[in-house]
Amino acid sequence: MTLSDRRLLLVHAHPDDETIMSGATMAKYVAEGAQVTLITCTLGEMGEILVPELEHLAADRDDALGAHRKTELDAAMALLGVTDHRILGGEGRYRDSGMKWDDDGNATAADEIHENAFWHADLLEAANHLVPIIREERPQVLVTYDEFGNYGHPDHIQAHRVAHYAADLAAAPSYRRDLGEAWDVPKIYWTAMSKSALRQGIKEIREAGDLQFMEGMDPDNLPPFAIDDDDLDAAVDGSPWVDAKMDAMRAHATQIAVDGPFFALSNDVAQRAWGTEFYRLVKGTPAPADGSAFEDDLFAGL
Ligand SMILES: CC(=O)N[C@H]1[C@@H](O[C@@H]2[C@H](O)[C@H](O)[C@@H](O)[C@H](O)[C@H]2O)O[C@H](CO)[C@@H](O)[C@@H]1O
Ligand SMILES: [Zn+2]
Repeated sequence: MTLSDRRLLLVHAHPDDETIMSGATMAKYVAEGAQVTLITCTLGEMGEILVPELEHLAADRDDALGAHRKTELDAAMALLGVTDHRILGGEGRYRDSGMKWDDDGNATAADEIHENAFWHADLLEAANHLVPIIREERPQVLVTYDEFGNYGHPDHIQAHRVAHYAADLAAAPSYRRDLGEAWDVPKIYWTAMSKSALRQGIKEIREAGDLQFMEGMDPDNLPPFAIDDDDLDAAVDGSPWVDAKMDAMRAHATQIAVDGPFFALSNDVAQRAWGTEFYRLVKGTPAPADGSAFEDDLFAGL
């Protein structure tokens, strides 16, 4: 397979997730000539807003944050070189479901959820928006979240379910022939935050001193999205594109604040942004790089 034959499909929940979890990966593969397609399931209408002069856009005021975050997504993708990015079912089809934090520090469903929220989506209907894209683009690699949505956000969990359901349906030759010729995605990965990288980031945050954010997480009590290295399968070194990733994070200005190599969401918890991004292989045959426990390329072995 030549570099330009490679086709990567990513399914994310809100504008900004793609950059946080896979920004350098996307920039790397675009730069190497691969076709990169991003599907974002909602417009992030329920997000908090870090930019004071944009607070009027909030859901409980003008309810215009979704349209604004689409412009942030457009800007971020331009900075990463991603030209094919689509909203699942079209803009406004599935609304950001909102969230709240539970007592264990996990995101969970909000008490009140809009009737058009992605969390209430019919899985088959939502998957049928993705099946023709999979059959049309015929990606060798699909990236989405784990079964917990990485940290429990209902839209992330739903994106995981829709992505896997659609991949299964797209592979069935007799399923909905009107949605295109069947395509069985050879490799599927879940995005992952490396526990060791998170710990190294906290060390650097503490050494950096007076950041504009709170100090980072507790290295001895990391959140559930920190994955043991033994459970990681791929480490994609996107270091040459980390500056583009940081610029793309800045483009998501209502959601992400950036200070040097560090960033924070509206919870003000500092995190180190890395050029190397980690993944768990959940379908396909692992092909670790020579002498490494990790694949260094999501298309390895194909
Ligand atoms: C990264 C991500 O998935 N962001 C979501 C998330 O935003 C978080 C939420 O507002 C939470 O209350 C804050 O403490 C946290 O800092 C935010 O990252 O949920 C939003 C609402 O569903 C969503 O719009 C945003 O993209
Ligand atoms: Zn999200």
